Amino acid sequence: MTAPVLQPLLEVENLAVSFGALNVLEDVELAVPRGQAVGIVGPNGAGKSTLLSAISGVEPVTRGTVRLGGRDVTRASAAQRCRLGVGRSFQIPRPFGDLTVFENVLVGAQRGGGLRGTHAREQALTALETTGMLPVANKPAGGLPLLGRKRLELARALATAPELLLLDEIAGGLTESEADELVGTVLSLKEAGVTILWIEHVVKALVQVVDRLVCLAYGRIRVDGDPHKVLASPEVAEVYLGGTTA
Ligand SMILES: Nc1ncnc2c1ncn2[C@@H]1O[C@H](COP(=O)(O)OP(=O)(O)OP(=O)(O)O)[C@@H](O)[C@H]1O
Repeated sequence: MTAPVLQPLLEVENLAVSFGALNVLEDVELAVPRGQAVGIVGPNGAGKSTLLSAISGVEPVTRGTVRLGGRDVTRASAAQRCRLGVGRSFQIPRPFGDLTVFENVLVGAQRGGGLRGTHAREQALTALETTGMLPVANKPAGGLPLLGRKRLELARALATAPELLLLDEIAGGLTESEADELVGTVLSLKEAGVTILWIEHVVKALVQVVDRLVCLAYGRIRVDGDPHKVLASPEVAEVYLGGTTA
């Protein structure tokens, strides 16, 4: 008897995204099994954030397919995908500065996650607890330092109760100990079974979490596999021209 083949949570097939004449992504193929954490590295402008946008429904695709749990969501809106379990943090956190930290996360639970009443409040509080933001829940979001803004961005994504969490450079600009704190949080999410796709230039943070690393350059996936083997590969050295990986 053959073992059943598990359907990956995320499947990206033959994906292309163009902005006018600029082909940002071409022929991208990526399958992420449930519970796996996958890192994405690549030089500036490689198309990494655009890939997350195509998966989360923020950018329409020019060609190709995005499937979630076997369901074709290529034409689904970002809101629909969010309700199907896709949560996303953005590279530049833009909280509602006049709202409190709790209110910002509640908006994520209500508008993104489609939750109401007590359920939305409970989900928001859980997200704040997971990200260590409960002590500042009633503070205005506008006054948060960078680590606080990054944690809030993560909490807003978690407030939608994602099965697939897309993270865009959450460690950028932080000190090493601050980045380590965020790594601890992301590890706990992975241990809780959340599937993670994480773009990060801070490779040291990434390799503490991911099971697999993908290097994207010039809109195509160049290498995909064991993180340490990928980082040591000639393709990655070539992509980063100087031969360094971070
Ligand atoms: N909405 C858009 N309209 C036009 N061009 C865009 C748009 N979004 C991204 N681009 C362009 O697509 C290319 C890829 O951008 P993207 O942000 O995906 O790269 P990235 O790999 O995430 O880069 P970085 O590491 O610097 O964040 C860049 O040349 C960028 O200027």
